[in-house]
Amino acid sequence: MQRKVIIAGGGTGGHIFPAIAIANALKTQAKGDIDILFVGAKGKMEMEKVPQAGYRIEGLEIVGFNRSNIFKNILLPFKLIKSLGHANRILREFKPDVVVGVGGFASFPMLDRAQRHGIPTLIQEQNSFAGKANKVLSHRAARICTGYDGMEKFFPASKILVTGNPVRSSITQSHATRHESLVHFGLDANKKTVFVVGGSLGAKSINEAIHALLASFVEKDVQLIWQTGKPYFETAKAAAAPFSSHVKVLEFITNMDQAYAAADVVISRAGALAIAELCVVKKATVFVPYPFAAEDHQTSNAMSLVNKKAALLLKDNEVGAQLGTTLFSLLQNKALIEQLETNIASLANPHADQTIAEEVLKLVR
Ligand SMILES: CC(=O)N[C@H]1[C@@H](OP(=O)(O)OP(=O)(O)OC[C@H]2O[C@@H](n3ccc(=O)[nH]c3=O)[C@H](O)[C@@H]2O)O[C@H](CO)[C@@H](O)[C@@H]1O
Repeated sequence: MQRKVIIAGGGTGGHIFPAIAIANALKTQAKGDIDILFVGAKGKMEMEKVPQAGYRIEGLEIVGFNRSNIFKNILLPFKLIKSLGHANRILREFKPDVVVGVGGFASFPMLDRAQRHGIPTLIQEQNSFAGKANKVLSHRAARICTGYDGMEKFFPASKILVTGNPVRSSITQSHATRHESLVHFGLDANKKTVFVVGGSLGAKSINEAIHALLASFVEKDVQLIWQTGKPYFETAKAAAAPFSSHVKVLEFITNMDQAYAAADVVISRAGALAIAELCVVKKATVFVPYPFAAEDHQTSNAMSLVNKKAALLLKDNEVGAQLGTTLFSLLQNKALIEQLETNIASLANPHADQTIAEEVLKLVR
């Protein structure tokens, strides 16, 4: 009998790409005999990225709580009620055996309704600090697969399985070489290269710090692959034009495996998936956690590596003044790069997608 699974959530790449990794692993394990429906939030990134990965998606009309402008939350209760109704309709029509929540807007209404209808739910929590919605949902969830250990602080201990975060197979099974990837980006295969990535949406403070350092990259003969996110892309492109021999600017990178393969050193936000991927690809990294993520969870994510000497960290408010020194001295320090590479590699969980898929299939009655 064909199994039916809903995967709900999204909002940013850090929720969408683990969801796609789980879906792909489910398809492999069920040998194609599975029907998967994604549920996301209308207007968010998943409505584009999920169909690109070959899956169907339904969009709920749901928005997140706006922390910066409290008055923008007036419509929130109405949208929540509407999305709960929509979630009920999806359950009635699709009749899933299991509902998986990956966090982000659509996850809460979909899992809440599934739990009320007695449908088993599995939560995949990416961060080392649990969000409020997942804490509420955890009491009635059947299983909680976590990216980090120590999550008993937030969830019922008996339901937790520490799996690590599921990384897309295009990264875990990549054959991209450094040489071929540098050529792909139009760069010189003999020069040191830095990859800067500000998470799926880009990072303002990192972009501004890099912008100020552009001439230094040429001076030091170091190449740069600069992922800017949408808002900063045009500014960055114009600023980098005089340095185009050394600097490549991209708004969003689809083949992340090539960007990782090209890099000697990475500068990155500390989103949970960026971290999981950097462990798999074994890169010496300077993390700049986004300080306004809920409960400052990016700092907590990054510190779990820094404490194991597996990465360096710069605070967001230090990045403008210190990024240049930290980066260019790291590039000169071969021993430190090797130590960071060895230590970060030991934290990789390249089979998390398969382990989570097994857990999902166990819940099918
Ligand atoms: C601001 C904020 O609250 N961000 C959260 C969001 O981040 P965000 O979505 O930015 O973070 P992650 O770093 O976890 O994931 C980014 C994902 O997008 C992919 N990618 C990124 C850039 C690009 O050009 N191309 C590309 O494919 C990466 O390979 C990765 O798979 O979700 C994460 C997982 O819950 C959280 O840890 C982050 O704190």
